[in-house]
Amino acid sequence: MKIKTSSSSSSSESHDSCKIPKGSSGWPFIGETLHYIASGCSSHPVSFMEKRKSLYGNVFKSHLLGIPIIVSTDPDVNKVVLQNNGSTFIPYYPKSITELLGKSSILQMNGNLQKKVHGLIGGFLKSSQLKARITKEIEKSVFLSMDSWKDKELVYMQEETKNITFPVLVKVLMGVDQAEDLEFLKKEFGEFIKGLVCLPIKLPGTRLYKSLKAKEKLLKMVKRIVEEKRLNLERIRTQESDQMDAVEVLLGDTAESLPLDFISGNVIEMMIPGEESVPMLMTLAIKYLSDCPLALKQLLEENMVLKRQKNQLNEEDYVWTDYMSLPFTQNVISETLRMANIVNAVWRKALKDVEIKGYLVPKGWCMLVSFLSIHMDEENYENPYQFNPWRWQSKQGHAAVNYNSFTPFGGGQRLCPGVDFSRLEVSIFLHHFITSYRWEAEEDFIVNFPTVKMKRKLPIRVTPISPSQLNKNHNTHHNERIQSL
Ligand code: HEM
Repeated sequence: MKIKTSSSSSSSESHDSCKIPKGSSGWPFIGETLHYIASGCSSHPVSFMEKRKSLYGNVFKSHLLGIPIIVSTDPDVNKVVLQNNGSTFIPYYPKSITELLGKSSILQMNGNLQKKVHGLIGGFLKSSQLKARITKEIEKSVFLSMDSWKDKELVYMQEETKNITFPVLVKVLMGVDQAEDLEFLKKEFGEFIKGLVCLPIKLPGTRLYKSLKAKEKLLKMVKRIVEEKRLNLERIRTQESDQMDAVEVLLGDTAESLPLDFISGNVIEMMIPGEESVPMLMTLAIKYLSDCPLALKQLLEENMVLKRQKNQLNEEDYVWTDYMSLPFTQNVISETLRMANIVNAVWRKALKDVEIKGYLVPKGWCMLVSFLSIHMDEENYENPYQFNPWRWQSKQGHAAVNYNSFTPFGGGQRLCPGVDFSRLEVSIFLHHFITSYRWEAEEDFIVNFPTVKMKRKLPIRVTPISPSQLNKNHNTHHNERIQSL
């Protein structure tokens, strides 16, 4: 699809034959913000979008968080916005977030530097060397967490999954594995991210102030780590790439040396997309599986085949490709990402007047590129509110014909560099969790505002599965399958 751009500011509501999409600007000043928040807090978070889609079409005008905005729930329009990053659209974040991110954070920088850092980090996170090495770290973290459940009456999934992913993330980003350093990073990072959604007031005692102070402490520690690594630059440049962490990848780039502050700040900021997203994906997968016994049964079958193979061959050692080659497991992950994802939209700002699919986006306006409303639209997915991992089995189900209709990791130049890494982490967790435990989930609900969370952190009661039970399960499933043929 083509877009037309013009760098002159559009003062009128029309641009040739193109018009700003229809919609409402709501109340003076607050616009439609309260409706938007109310819908996010409800059990039907796309109701804000659905109501306006039925009145104005898939792309509409609104006024949110104090700014005029164009909301897109159209897969083609979203694709154009995501693919025209840099010269036409740039990321836009609320003020509290821009205060917390450095100006040169990968999340908000643009141009060649963003491409360079994205390329280095993406290449590193996607490399098979990293996946091979990190598989052991992830397994270790999963076992460590599961060991701590023995005496717990209730296991809070949303917390436990963070205990699993955080040590892996800091190991990958900066090679930290000392318990003391890990504790410090966890505590200060927890304080830091609390300020991502808050009032943009920087006075002592305010949330934003406390978060900025936590970032200062984090920066001090990360700078020390980066400095130490820089002293060993020669060794880093000659070391096997499978031993590197993200700091070393950025330091080792020979084309141009990146400043120390830049690397330290970026490593902290990369913890933001990495920290909450994967544990939430694990938690949500457990929530949906708890509510869908048929899917759990098939998932267990698939994972038991792998577990038995490993046991029979006396091959306790799994490799990353073992986990990633389980098709139904990947379908469960895709379906979870479709139904609820911590990143349910991205925000962009137009640098010039842009025409897309007959709609005008005036220079300076923001765009809310909604993913969730596309993932939950029956035009794209049959029975969208049903957790149905089988829909991904058929070619047609895969990305619902139109690849633009499935964008949990974004797209274009800013496509999440952590895609494979996240899927690997979740696959390892699911494999060991479901083949080691039966569980009963207590009642809980997904809350969508300000970010996706479980209202009660998803408490579950776990019972270890004995090896004899596993074989019994296998035989029962096997017999049921034969009967159903
Ligand atoms: C379930 C897990 C994850 C989801 C759903 C997710 C989603 C996303 C999305 C939608 C974007 C695009 C943002 C935009 O276009 O403005 C993004 C960017 C990014 N993600 Fe992820 N992410 C996940 C895990 C991770 C992990 C584990 C890491 C790192 C270890 C990571 C690192 C990044 C970085 C650095 C960017 C910025 C890329 C750029 O702007 O060039 N993500 N992620």
